[in-house]
Amino acid sequence: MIPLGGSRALSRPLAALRPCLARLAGGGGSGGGRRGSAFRGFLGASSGAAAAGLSLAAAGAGGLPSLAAAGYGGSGGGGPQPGQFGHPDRRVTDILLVANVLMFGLQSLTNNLVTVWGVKANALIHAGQWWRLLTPAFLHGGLSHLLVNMYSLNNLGPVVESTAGPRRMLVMYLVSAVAGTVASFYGSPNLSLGASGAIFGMGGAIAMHFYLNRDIYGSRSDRVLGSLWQTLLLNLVINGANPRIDHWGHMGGLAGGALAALLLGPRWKQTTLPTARGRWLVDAAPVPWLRSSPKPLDGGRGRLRDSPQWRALQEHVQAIKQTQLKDLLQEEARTDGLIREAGGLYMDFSRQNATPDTLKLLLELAEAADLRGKVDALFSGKHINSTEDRAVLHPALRAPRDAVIEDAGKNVVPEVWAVLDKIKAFTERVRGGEWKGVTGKPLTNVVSIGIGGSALGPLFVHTALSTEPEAMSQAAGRSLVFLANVDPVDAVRALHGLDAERTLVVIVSKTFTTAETMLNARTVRAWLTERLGPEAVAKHMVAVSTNLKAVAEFGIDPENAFGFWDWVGGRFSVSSAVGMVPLSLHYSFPVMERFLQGMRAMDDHFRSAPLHDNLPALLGLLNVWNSTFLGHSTTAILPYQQALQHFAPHIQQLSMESNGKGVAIDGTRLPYETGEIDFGEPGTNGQHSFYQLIHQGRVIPAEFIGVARSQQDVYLQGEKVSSHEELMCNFFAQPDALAMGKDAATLRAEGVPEHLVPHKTFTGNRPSLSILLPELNAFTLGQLLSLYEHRIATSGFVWGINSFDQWGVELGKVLANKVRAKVQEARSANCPLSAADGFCPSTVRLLNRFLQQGQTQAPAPGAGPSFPPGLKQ
Ligand SMILES: O=P(O)(O)OC[C@H]1O[C@H](O)[C@H](O)[C@@H](O)[C@@H]1O
Repeated sequence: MIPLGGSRALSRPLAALRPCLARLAGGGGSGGGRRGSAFRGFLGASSGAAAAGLSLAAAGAGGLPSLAAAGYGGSGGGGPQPGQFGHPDRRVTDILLVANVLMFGLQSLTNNLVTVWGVKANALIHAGQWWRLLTPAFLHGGLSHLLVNMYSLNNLGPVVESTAGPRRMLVMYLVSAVAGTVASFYGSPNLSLGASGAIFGMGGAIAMHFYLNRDIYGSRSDRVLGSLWQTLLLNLVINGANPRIDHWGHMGGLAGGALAALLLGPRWKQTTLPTARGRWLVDAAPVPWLRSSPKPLDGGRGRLRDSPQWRALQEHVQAIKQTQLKDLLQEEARTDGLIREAGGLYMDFSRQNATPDTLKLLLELAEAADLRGKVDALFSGKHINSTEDRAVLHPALRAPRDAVIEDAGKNVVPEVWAVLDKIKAFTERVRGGEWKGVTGKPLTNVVSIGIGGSALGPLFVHTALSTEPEAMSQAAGRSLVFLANVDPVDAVRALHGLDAERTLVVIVSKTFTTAETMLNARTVRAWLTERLGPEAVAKHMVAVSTNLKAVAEFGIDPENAFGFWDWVGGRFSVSSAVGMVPLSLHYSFPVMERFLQGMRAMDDHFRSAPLHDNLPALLGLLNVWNSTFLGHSTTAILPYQQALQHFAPHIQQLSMESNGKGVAIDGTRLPYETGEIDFGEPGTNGQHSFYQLIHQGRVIPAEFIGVARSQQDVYLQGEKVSSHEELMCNFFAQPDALAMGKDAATLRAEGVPEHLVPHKTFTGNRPSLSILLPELNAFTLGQLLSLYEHRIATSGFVWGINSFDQWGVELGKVLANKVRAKVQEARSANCPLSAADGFCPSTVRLLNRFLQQGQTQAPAPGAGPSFPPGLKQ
């Protein structure tokens, strides 16, 4: 709002108004009384319209995400865009824009009679002309005044409309308009007019909405509120001292809009409904009059598929299908646009079936799926593992000592470091020979018992560092083996030839109930005690678990146990005591601390780098692109580095257990496939095995991982290149072979016989990406692992699934319990199973055949364990 005056066009009608005002104010002529003089003072002032308008362009148009974009409202997930005049989701805004413009036309046509009739004039309001509390909001003092206000309304109106709905938005707008005039009425004697009080009200309503619903929006709320504060401050700085602006009107409007939003809502609460599946958002606004109906809380999954961003990518698939990598790869600018680097990791995804447009569309999809908000929710300890009501805080495992990361209001970092300090002290005592076995010998062999997440990650890291010079020297004279499978053959493999007197056993199990791990733990305990007596447990067995009670029940002193927390998923637990205890025993704590630092560096990058340059986010988005849009269900992980031999099996669990889901996070069935089938082998071994299929059979996006400097290199006299260079030549050749292919014409030109041409043709156009590390050491290994952890989380966030639970592994376990009971029953009764045992005919036959052919005998009561020959030495 601006005080009225200055405008020459208005001076005549205003002059006509003056005596009337003066009379009502109790003054005489043109100057009596406070209001009369103030009025006179403003007649000479300029309208100042341009300065008075509220410009929230950054926050309103680009910066403010709409609820629709978050999947909570509007149509189709994209939300009305401020520029889209005529869009059905911003009808009220458009009506208000038109109304203001029409009123301005009327002001001009009537030579400002309309202005005189409607302007805020305190004396006339006192005299009973109450319409003047509303009408000033539809009048303007000049064209620039109108334009600035309409620009602001065009930015903010659609945001309020998409979050609150059209009717509520209209009410809020009118309430703000009146609140602005009322404040001006009490605070300022001047005549004033303009829509900016109402528009400030829109800002207040947005701020209140995002403040009240910050649980739902997460960090998005903080961004919106921050943006609004900035705009408001900017406005105060620019216009604060400007006497031609009706600050009372602005502040009144702001407060009116905020109050209206507080009372009218929407105020979303998460809940379940008796009549529907999944979780819902219910509007609990204090004034029920305009409440919204409940909305499914799915973060936009189902609707994400119907969103313009999703549709744009679907349409884009057709465009991409017209392209060939052999052509695309000739484009220098495209190549530049599809290469990124962070922390020394170089990532080239120019061999994806993608263009910079694909990238742009994928980033828009990420925005629509609120990827940034979900990443922030992960790092800030929100319980995003909703089916288990747990935070997902594995980044806290490698956070610096002074970081603050909270779960349920409690900083978890001190606990993390308490355990790390304990690991450091313990592993140094063992490695230094201070902690001895029961026979007084130092413990130089470690057996780590665990399965799944409690084995695969540590095994991968162990192998990766076993040839790295520093780690290798730290591990001199020591051994580390992993025992995962309940297959007794695995126990023999792990224990055969080990000297029990020098062996330390680490039982690693998050739950300490996993059947395989616990049987292996009992087996190894029997193996130890048989050789060293029952007192061996105290000196030769330690545990890593979240279940310290079960650890104590097993017979391990809790002092010798290393805890972690339910906010660490098993497959994300390498950087907890799960990996840190066995690996620090083997490689020393300082080496493993560098591994944690590498992970932290990539965590920081993931959290802070813009998505456009964010390596894990880009990898995750490309997975979604390949798997969901292009329909490639498999990913090949191909490290050209033997030390990464166990990388693919670890990623297999990390990815497939996380993202192999059939329902969205709210339990609704997904309308698209998620997850990917991961497999891989180090190059060049894989080339002589399954590469045939990826070159000429199915299309399988491949991820090549290479290392510039080898951990160990050999360069023989007379060889053209070193052995590592030989390896890396293949790393560079294979992606081009997949992308470029070889056509029939080339083959014929080479003189290939016609009947072999089809067999020797390579179609090409097969996607891959290449990651190049400077070298493979503890730090870069940490970076690589964190890159993949976050890439997998990114895909899951975009797919809208819970990547952090694993209900799919339960059914088989339950059935195995039943089989176990029946096998025992049948063996002790010496009687075959039948249909009455509750199995299908196929299983009955299989089990009976197994019982008949198997030679297992239960040990006699009181007899020792029945160890196979492999465990007898
Ligand atoms: O660490 P534990 O509790 O023994 O669990 C070991 C593994 O078993 C489960 O079945 C899960 O599928 C894995 O995610 C987990 O890592």
